[in-house]
Amino acid sequence: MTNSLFPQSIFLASRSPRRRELLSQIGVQYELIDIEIDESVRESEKPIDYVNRMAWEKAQKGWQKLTAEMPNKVINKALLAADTSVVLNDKILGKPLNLNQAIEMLSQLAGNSHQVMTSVAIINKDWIKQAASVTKVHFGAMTEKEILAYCQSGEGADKAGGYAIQGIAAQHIKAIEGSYSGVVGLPLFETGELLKLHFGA
Ligand SMILES: Cc1cn([C@H]2C[C@H](O)[C@@H](COP(=O)(O)OP(=O)(O)OP(=O)(O)O)O2)c(=O)[nH]c1=O
Repeated sequence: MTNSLFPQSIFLASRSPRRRELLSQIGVQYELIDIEIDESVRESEKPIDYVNRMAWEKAQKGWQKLTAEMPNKVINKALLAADTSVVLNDKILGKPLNLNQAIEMLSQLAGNSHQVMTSVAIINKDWIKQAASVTKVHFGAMTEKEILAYCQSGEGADKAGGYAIQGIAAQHIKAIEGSYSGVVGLPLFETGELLKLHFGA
């Protein structure tokens, strides 16, 4: 379904299949652009500053690539990028690199509350703007058996914090306060607001 508020396609600088699905959900047509950035956290950088910087850098890098490769095509276009971090007690939990890390992460999240921060940035020829969404996620208590079973499913392997609310992990999530789409990787309210600014809708 297309959204008449957003009549032209945008560029999406993301390898995340979740972000593609979420953008399609609100009827935005997109073309993909592949970029690579250094995702290391700076010393004493706050999690919210980190996600904002990452989304900003992804957007800028994507725009640089577009303008270098196809200068005529970008005139009236916008490019969107986003970044998601799972934050427990002010500490960023990245993507688990192996089963042990996944178990360690989920053991910290189980029976606890944490935040999911997602920043979305949109850039066009005139401006770059961004918005962040912070959602509190409450996990129910989990037995060792449940933690192992979940981690062995492999579902959380490429996800911040090692879980996917849109998947099996939902079984262990008691409540959230904030944006569901933000937890999955693209807060659709904030995204819509930024897209309206670009399209003058
Ligand atoms: C917490 C959580 C994260 N995630 C995903 C969203 C993001 O894809 C990923 C966080 O990693 P990101 O580094 O934000 O994104 P990415 O590397 O997957 O994609 P790209 O940078 O190319 O846009 O975790 C879920 O799918 N479900 C969840 O419940």
